[in-house]
Amino acid sequence: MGEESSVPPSNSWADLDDEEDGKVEFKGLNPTANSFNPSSSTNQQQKEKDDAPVASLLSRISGLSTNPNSSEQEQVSPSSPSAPSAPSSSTSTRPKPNTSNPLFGRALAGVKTDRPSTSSPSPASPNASTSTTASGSASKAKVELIDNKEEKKESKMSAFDNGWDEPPASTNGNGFEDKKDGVSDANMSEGGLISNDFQVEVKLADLQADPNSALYSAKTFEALNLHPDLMKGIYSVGFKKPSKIQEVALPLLLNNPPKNLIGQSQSGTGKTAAFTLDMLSRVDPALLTPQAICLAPSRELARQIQEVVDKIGQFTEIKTHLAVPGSWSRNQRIDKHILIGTPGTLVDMLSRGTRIFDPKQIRVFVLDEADEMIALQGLGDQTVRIKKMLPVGVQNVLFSATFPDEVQRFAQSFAPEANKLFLKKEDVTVDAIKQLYLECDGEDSKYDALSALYDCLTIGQSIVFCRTKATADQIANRLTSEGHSVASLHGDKQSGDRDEILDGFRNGKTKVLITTNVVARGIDIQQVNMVVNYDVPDLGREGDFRPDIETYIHRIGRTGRFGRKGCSVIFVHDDRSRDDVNYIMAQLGKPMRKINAKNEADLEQLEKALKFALKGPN
Ligand SMILES: Nc1ncnc2c1ncn2[C@@H]1O[C@H](COP(=O)(O)OP(=O)(O)OP(=O)(O)O)[C@@H](O)[C@H]1O
Repeated sequence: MGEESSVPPSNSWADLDDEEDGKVEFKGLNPTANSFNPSSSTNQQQKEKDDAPVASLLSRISGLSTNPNSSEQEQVSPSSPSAPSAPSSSTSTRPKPNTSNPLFGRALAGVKTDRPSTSSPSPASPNASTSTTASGSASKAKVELIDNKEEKKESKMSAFDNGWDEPPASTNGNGFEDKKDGVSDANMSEGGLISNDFQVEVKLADLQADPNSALYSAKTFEALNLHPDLMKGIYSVGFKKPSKIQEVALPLLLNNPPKNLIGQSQSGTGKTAAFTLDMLSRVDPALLTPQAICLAPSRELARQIQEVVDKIGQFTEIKTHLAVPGSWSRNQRIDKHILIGTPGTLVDMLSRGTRIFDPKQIRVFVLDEADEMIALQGLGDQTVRIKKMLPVGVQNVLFSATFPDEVQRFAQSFAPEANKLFLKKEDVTVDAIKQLYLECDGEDSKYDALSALYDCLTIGQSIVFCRTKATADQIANRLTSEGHSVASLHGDKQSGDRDEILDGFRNGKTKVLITTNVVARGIDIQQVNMVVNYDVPDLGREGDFRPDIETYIHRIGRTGRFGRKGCSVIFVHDDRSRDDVNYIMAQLGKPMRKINAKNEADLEQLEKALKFALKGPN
């Protein structure tokens, strides 16, 4: 405690490199990383088409809804959580969410309907607190819940030309607003993308430190004093300036002595590059052994992270090893600097003592999708086992777009005395992702609706999320037998096939991916402009099948990446799923617009919206 305020974010190679005979001696990407001394740390006592003819769409989708009232809805105030539902006609065996549960009520009470606009960082309150908000303007959240009583109301899709039910804010024709909700041109990032319009609450571990200090914000990559070879890497991937989370997280991550960090930022805002630059700055290339471990919940995400680290580090001597099933032969010694993988494989490696690598050499331990990686059920046990084998002074770095309250608490004991960057609840989802729900008459008509939407799905690229592997396969097989081109991906596929399927989708060979939660998190494919929640994500038996808000946020976050627009559609087919969608809306404080599959105007708007999204920033 106390050291950050007096230690400037020295960082790196500039101070370290000794130029001798015109030669730069490469000792490591961060000076103090080389003098790493685990026992010196005080913070470690404890221990992620084109024009699709709407007419044909309509003809294929017609007959979808047999409910005479299905195109209608009633507006219910979010402050009426217990708005009466019609008696459930659902045949689902899942228990209904308990809307009288205090959690439900609390969430609704927490929904903000009006937030003050703050287009610049809030001023420091001298000596008062080390918690502050880093920039962003507020958006208004108005939630119209779906009413199972189905009282009549006109369809709400608008006739604005961009399909987003909002007047185009700019006349520049690029599909991105110049000004909206107080966001000024100054907030536009280069290339015309919408800037990250959200607030990050910064809580520094050092209670005396001033989070508004310039030391804790880097408006340029140059200001970070990164090694020139890393700067070359950053430029080569086309990054011009740090994103909001990078701006705030990087100075904290690179500061010395290393401090733990728990960082939350919306999907698609650049968390990967933040921890990548930290790892690349802290390993010593001369030491041929793993010095940083990055864990992710899926092989697909681990592969993607490895690609990012390799690209940004391409001008350095630093090498990476992918630690996922099939990428390592037993007893093979690892002499690469950074290990990126899934927990099972890491546990396997570490269970062989120091024969594979010496865990005591690890300086940085990164958990991407950290809330999932430390969750009590699932991967948490393995992650904790790995952490216990690492040296006391390791820098723990936890990133995710979501940190539910209970996981936040555990995260703080996992990464003690961490600097923390948290989002306000209403800022967790990306505003540029338009959230819709589609009324279907029953479980069976969901497939008909999806099939009818196929042309829309292929305007750009789409991911369809299902609850089970079996559903994903069934849908994919049916669509394929009807002549549509889709791929399915889930955990029962062979590793090699999984890699091939995702690569095919990534390079645009496949336009529609039918999948499970295996790619719900982290996967970054910028062309994805539509996400379909064929099934409402739920918490499974252990969670009483309640809607899984975090998974919903991550699923829809596969679109609308880094300022792009996107669209998500969730299928609603019975009272239960209507309740679930109401719950999601209430929790997120964000409205979802209804699409009536039988309403031509709605479908036209959806199509327009998707085409508009596809135009991208240009
Ligand atoms: N500073 C930057 N300038 C331009 N593009 C960037 C910058 N930082 C990241 N990106 C791009 O933004 C996209 C999203 O980044 P990334 O995958 O790291 O998001 P994320 O925050 O980890 O999302 P998720 O929560 O879904 O995992 C990537 O395509 C990445 O290349």
